Amino acid sequence: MDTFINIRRDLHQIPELGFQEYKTQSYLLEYLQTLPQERMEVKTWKTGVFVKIKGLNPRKTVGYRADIDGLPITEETGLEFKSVHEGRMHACGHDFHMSIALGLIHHFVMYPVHDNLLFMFQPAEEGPGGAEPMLKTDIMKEWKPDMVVALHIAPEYPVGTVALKEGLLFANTSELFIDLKGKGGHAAYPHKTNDMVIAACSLVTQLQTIVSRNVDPLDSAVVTIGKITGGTVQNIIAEKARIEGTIRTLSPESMAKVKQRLMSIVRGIEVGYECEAEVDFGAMYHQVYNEPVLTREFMEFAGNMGQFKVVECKEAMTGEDFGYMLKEIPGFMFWLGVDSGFGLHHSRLNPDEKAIGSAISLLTSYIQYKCSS
Ligand SMILES: CC(=O)N[C@@H](CCC[C@H](N)C(=O)O)C(=O)O
Repeated sequence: MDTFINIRRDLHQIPELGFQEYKTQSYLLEYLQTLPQERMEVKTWKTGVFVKIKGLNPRKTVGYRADIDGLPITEETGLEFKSVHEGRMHACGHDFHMSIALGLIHHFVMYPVHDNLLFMFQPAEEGPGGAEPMLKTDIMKEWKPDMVVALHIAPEYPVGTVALKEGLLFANTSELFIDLKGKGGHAAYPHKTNDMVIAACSLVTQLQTIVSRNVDPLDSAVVTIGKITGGTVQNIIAEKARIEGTIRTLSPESMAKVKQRLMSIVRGIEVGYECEAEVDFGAMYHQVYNEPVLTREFMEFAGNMGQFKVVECKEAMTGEDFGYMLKEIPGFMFWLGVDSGFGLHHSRLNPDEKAIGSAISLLTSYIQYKCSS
């Protein structure tokens, strides 16, 4: 298993943002070249890679998806194999996801099962979303799997834990970008301006009332503003400000309601601060909804293996464009325990690499079970 830890470390050093995963794609293709080629077909799409392993006597195709992009974070782990790309980090475990998928490919090209396997190395999970366009490709139409599986690392669980549930696992998401334009001017003449720093501060505060006052307390939603920019220097009243965030809900219907309320608040800001506001909802991800029968079967299978603790978890407000794959193809996603003191999207995330071997062994057994009988 050292091979796949080393692969993870190599990939960890070269994180790239969505649809810019050129070095990552080359690395994956180079590794695939080292494997026996007889049963394997490889195709690329943008910066992603499809790998089909032909079964011995195929009746169906089992799909496995790994996302491949990194985040715009400056790594602070101090690891000897830390990112060599300034301001970029694999802080969401996609380096783990890829090395686990390569571990499975390595096994199944040598020990093929009855059915076909399709591995999808998907770009741009963190944004703007690669799953939905990948599903629309001719390659996908030709090789479309009958079921699909993916995992996501979970820093809060110990190694050896898998956590999932039937039905809704991850939220619906929508990015949020709001540009405000007013009238700037001299800091000493506020009465002659419409200050967009003030408008932005007021807007951010008012947006917090959507969750506290407009969403049913028994439902759940998140409106997070992760970035505010505005103005030029300390003694000029800002003509422009920009707010960037994300919305999370537990149903597509709640998403529509949250957006409707948000638009009313924005219109109020335009009137109140005599400015113009432009709202862009960016990329949206469909919820991750685990097909109940396959999910239950996997939970029992993993539990029966003996070395895994299976936790029936609650749904999370994280988003995943794997939700689009599950909308079209039955399957499930699960959390893989990696035991890190720092969470996802943190500059010190340091997952335990023992989880790589344990995931490869779990999924090898599960795929054998699904594809050999
Ligand atoms: C697992 C995970 O952390 N996924 C991301 C997906 C981001 C979607 C999009 N860019 C957004 O921010 O809405 C997450 O932040 O949950």
